[in-house]
Amino acid sequence: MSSTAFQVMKFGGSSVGSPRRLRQVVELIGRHAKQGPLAVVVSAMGDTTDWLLEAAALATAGELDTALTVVARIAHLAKTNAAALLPEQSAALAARVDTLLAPLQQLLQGISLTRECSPPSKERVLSFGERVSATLLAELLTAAGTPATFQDATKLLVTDDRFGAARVDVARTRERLQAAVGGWRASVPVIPGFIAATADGRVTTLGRNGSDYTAALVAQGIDAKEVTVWTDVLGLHTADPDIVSDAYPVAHLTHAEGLELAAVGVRMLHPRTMIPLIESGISLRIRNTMHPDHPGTLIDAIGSRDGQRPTCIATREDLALLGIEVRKLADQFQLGERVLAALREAQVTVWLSTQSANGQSIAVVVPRPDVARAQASLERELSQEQTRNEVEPLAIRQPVTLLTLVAEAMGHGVNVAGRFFSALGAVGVNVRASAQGASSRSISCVVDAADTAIAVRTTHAAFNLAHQQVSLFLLGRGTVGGQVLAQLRSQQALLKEKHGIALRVVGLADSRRALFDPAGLPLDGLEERLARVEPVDPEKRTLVPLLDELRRLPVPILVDCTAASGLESLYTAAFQRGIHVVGANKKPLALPWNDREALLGEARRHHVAYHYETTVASSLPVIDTLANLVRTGDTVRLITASLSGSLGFICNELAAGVPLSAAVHAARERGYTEPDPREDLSGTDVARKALILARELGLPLSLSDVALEPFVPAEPRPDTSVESFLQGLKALDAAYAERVARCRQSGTVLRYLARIDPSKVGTGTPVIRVGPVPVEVGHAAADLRGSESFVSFTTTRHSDYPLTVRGAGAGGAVTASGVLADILRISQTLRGR
Ligand SMILES: NC(=O)C1=CN([C@@H]2O[C@H](COP(=O)(O)OP(=O)(O)OC[C@H]3O[C@@H](n4cnc5c(N)ncnc54)[C@H](O)[C@@H]3O)[C@@H](O)[C@H]2O)C=CC1
Ligand SMILES: N[C@@H](CC=O)C(=O)O
Repeated sequence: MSSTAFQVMKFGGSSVGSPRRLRQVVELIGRHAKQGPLAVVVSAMGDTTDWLLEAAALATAGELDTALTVVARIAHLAKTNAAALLPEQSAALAARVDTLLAPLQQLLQGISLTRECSPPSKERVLSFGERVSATLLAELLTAAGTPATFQDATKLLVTDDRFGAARVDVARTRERLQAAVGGWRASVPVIPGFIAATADGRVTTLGRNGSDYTAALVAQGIDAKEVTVWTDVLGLHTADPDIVSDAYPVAHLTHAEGLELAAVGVRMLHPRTMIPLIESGISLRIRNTMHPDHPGTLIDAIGSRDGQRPTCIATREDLALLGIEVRKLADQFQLGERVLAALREAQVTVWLSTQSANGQSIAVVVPRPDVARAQASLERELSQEQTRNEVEPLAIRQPVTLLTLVAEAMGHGVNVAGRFFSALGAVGVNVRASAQGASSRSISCVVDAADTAIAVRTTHAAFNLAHQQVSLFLLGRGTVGGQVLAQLRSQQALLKEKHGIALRVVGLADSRRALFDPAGLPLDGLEERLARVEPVDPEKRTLVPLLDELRRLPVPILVDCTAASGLESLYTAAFQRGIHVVGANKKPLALPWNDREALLGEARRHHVAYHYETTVASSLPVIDTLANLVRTGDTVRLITASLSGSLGFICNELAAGVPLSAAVHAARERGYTEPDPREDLSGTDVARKALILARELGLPLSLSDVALEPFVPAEPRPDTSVESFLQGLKALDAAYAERVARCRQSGTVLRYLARIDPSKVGTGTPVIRVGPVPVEVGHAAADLRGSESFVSFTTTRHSDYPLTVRGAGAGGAVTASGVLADILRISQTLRGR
């Protein structure tokens, strides 16, 4: 192609709809016109076409005055836009607009008199929008130093006279364009899009995406090298960005991919536009007027050479799925041919048809507004068979969505269909029908309309994202939950970049409020946002409907950072929905043995994970270590442990001379205690932890089996508030100071320890004991610092030197890191699968 071949640039209504955008367009055209010959196609400004339709309808209803106010609105927009760019010529521009619109007013008067708007009249009404915008743009360009001339599209593009659905006479259009193009090099031609005319000059329009089609026809007619469609997005995206926040612009596509995408519903492209370009080998670019330096999307004969090229996901919505099945032998029936012929005859568009292998049944997807017509035509066609009871009643499912994946040579990849359907299946989307074209370029399926967003997001993630998405519903925003959010904020980007895991918080709840957004909640200010939610009575609320939403998201995980009782029923509901659970909450694991077994059994039955590493000694790897000992066949003979970070800290503070009440206060301040510190002081929290460990050994014990001596007699009581209990602690300060002094004198340190001795099973002696113990120097617990915990496993293999785990055993930050580790464990396991 010659180096002086034309470029064709098309600007849509939004690009010329405001002074700011119009100015950008004028600058952009001026810059490109300097680089080589350029032809411009322009749509009507903003919503002008809709307003013209409104004016026509009003005139037809005899409401001429109101119709003329609509014309005045159109005139005002055009005048304001033009005057903003060329204020010194505003009067002349306004007069120009009035002159251009005067015939429209006459036309509307005529329509109003006859109360009839014939198709040719309607086409004429509609043509005024583009006429005005093209005329003004040519004048603005010229005034800005880029000589430009309005070119009348009705003299260039020739169509037949099917008003409303005119077909272009490509050969005659080309003849006229070839004759005209010679004069276009000195002055940029500005051509109204969307409009054309019959050979004898009656105005016609080109329908939806008409201006893009004009640009393609002009490009073909003048042998242009490229068409650029300027719009307000950065190019054609991998999916609708309104649905998929991770969707991104595709750099390069083949013509065939573009055509396929146009055919399956991508609004930016239309098959009519693609065909002239494909026939003439002209490339198409989609670019953003507001980011003129961004390359956008290029669609040409070559396409991307990248083997890892993205896959585009397109949807066509508001459809119905019709299913027809015969009870006769298929070869006597020719069901498919007859159904498709009947629908063609009834002028019903069939977006997808798929027949069973034996031809016994066919499913077709048609626009929902056409269902009644389709049904009538099929019933007519099959009436005799219906009378003979040879056909099942027509099955109609609506509304449905056609979801299509498009990528060049997709069929050459292994397991594309498998990945497609298993991604949908994993989030519970039911595929109602499917088809893979012979082109191997696309695969389509039909899903219920309600499943559209989840289906698009899921397939987009399965095919386009290098990272795995994980959807978190976090319960609790206190010491631990708050730190989980903080750590997500700081780690999210790194986890995605370095480890390919995108952790998204889709839900956050506290005891009285909940927020949920399947698209993900922005983490900044999330707690404040939750605090603004209207609180509800905890007794009356249920989070189960949110689990129904969660289950439909990639890798759904319920994260329990509460100390609430009774959440086992929510866990069960989660497991039943295929949702994994990560819990820092010990209470569901301290239920009576049979209930705990039932809970874990439910998780196993539904093949989901339940991780709770932080329930014992925060993020220390205690449960995992124990599980590995058991799994590998070792026998645990004894577990001794200091399991309470808060009691460990309090003992250290007491030893340093701090009064008990102040030590408890400090432990609470540092986030070591339970929400109700009496749970720690009474030893109940340690008893729960010891029970969790004993049960990991398979011991069917319950909390009542634990021999418990409290650190402070302090059972939580509903009639005493935490605050008044803490106040009352002062009365114990002296006694505890004395107790610690006695220990010091005897060379011991006070600790609160747990001991699990499986050899005691069946002996009548408690297997689990928890209580305060003065330990001698040299004991593993003697030199614990701050909130440190330790757990020591004496086993058959670790008999001389027990396997010991030691480190910080409480605190929001360490616990949150353990919660995150459990979450990552789930996502990594699933990834490797
Ligand atoms: N703080 C620590 O060092 C450690 C705490 N844990 C466990 O983590 C859990 C949370 O502890 P903290 O964060 O310290 O407690 P916290 O009192 O600071 O926070 C609890 C949060 O749970 C919310 N909540 C209560 N009931 C709820 C419900 N039914 N649904 C949704 N949210 C509810 C509360 O509104 C609050 O936001 C407890 O089970 C605790 O045993 C585990 C290891 C260490
Ligand atoms: N309150 C606990 C922390 C959570 O398990 C402790 O003090 O160890």
